[in-house]
Amino acid sequence: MTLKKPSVVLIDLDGTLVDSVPDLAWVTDQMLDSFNLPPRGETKVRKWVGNGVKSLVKRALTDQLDGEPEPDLLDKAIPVFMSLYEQHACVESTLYPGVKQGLAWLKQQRIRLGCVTNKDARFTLPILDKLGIHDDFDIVISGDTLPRKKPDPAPLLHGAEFFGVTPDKAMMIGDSVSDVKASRAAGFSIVCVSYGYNHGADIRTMEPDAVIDTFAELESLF
Ligand SMILES: O=C(O)COP(=O)(O)O
Ligand SMILES: [Mg+2]
Repeated sequence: MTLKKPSVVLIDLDGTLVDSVPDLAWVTDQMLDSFNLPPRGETKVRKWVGNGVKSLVKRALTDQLDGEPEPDLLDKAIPVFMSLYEQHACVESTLYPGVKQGLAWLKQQRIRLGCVTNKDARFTLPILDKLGIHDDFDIVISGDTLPRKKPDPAPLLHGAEFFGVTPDKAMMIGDSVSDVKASRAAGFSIVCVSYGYNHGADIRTMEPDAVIDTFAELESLF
């Protein structure tokens, strides 16, 4: 399948650029342990990532995707998670295979790049730095940059405005239903990676414009 070449590409972080689950699962289980709750492990955490820290902590405390913990417990657990994750945001996290190559190719095509994640800036920036890809992005829009996160289109529209392009010239690359919904609502095209998190469901069911198995495949898309 070929797509119209965009002027701007905004790229999701967790499950798209970075396999962040090993660190998120470690932090989640340490946080649970401090409240005498049992560990949930990587397989469950992999299904719970993608809607920001508050959602992940709620899911971990209740052991359910749409669980609502006691408000008091949640209020105590969030700062514990934050402080653990601040110290342990990028110990085992890695770039997915092909990411470096794909970013280099996009830049060679003179496409401007931004990163759009639901992760708070205090975690996003050190991870991008440590993995050596911060300088590839002209703008980083984190989960707390604006009042609303993905699936709201606001972060994507903010990115398009920053680059001075209309949404029809912009593309998002992501891994989850939130990325597809935000892109559709913003009028961006959307390419998804097949290997990401997406709460354990196949992203093809959301009918993105294209699905790639690695960033190296971007070269054959447009
Ligand atoms: O859930 C998060 O904290 C971030 O997830 P995202 O990078 O896939 O938007
Ligand atoms: Mg993601």
